[in-house]
Amino acid sequence: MSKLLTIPSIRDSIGYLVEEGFIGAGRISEAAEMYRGSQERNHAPWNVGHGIDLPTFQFFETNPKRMARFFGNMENFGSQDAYNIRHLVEGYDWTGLGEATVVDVGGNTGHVSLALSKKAPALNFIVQDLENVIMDVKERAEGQPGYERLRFEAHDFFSPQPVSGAAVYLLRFICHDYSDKYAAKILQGLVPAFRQKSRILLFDGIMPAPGTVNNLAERKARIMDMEMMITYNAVERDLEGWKALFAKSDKRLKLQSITTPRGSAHSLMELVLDEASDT
Ligand SMILES: C[S@@+](CC[C@H](N)C(=O)[O-])C[C@H]1O[C@@H](n2cnc3c(N)ncnc32)[C@H](O)[C@@H]1O
Repeated sequence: MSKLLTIPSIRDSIGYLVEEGFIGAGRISEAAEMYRGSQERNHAPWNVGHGIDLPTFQFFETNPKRMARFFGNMENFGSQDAYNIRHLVEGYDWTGLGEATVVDVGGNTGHVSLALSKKAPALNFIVQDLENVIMDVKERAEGQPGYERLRFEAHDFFSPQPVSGAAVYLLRFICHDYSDKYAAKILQGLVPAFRQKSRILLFDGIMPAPGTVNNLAERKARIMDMEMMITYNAVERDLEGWKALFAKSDKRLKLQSITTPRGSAHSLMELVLDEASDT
């Protein structure tokens, strides 16, 4: 164990789990009583445990060390096969998009876009994230090989999408961090930017019905669900939950396809705008 702790991303994961998650985990009942039925981002057990009134990500933005630890945790997560980005790279016909733009919404360091750009050299990528994240990432990416086709842009995904007409608005590991109220805001911000052939690609977990997958996969999915509830007052959705979110966001959003790459904890959900259903 002490050897593992010398690996920075593992140290970050353990620190994140113990010092962020565990402190909220002991306050679940209290939060449920205080904020019964609330969808607010700052009504999580994490807020009660830490005595912090800001939503978790907003707090991390003011605290670079804890933000960096969260990112290290994400990096460690990605090293598990079920969360490896190869599932996304290989799970969609990226080259079939031709010369087009992909907007990586909440794209963090751009690591997903970077992997996709190697697979589909004709695509251009715009990686959006919070201002502080983008400032830091830009500095580190400058001059690094492979980053030429990535443009970094500060954008708050709760406001309208500034890039219109992209072929793909990609959201990997984003909507599960939010209750329906806020996840719908994110999707609603994207729809006005749609042009012909635009689509949203969500890469997120679809909660399996109890007993329908092997024990390990089920345990992982339910732990993730608990983590979303404790730290973000959010939820892992089953298919019905996702469909309800899409309908709440915009009646014209049509779930065109769902793909679950073999061995992946995430599924790819492709959403297009069905103008015919504008009621
Ligand atoms: C769970 S991480 C996912 C990162 C990336 N998509 C991936 O798959 O590795 C969530 C990301 O959303 C970003 N984020 C949080 N709130 C945001 C906001 N309001 N606008 C834009 N990005 C935000 C975080 O900084 C973080 O990079």
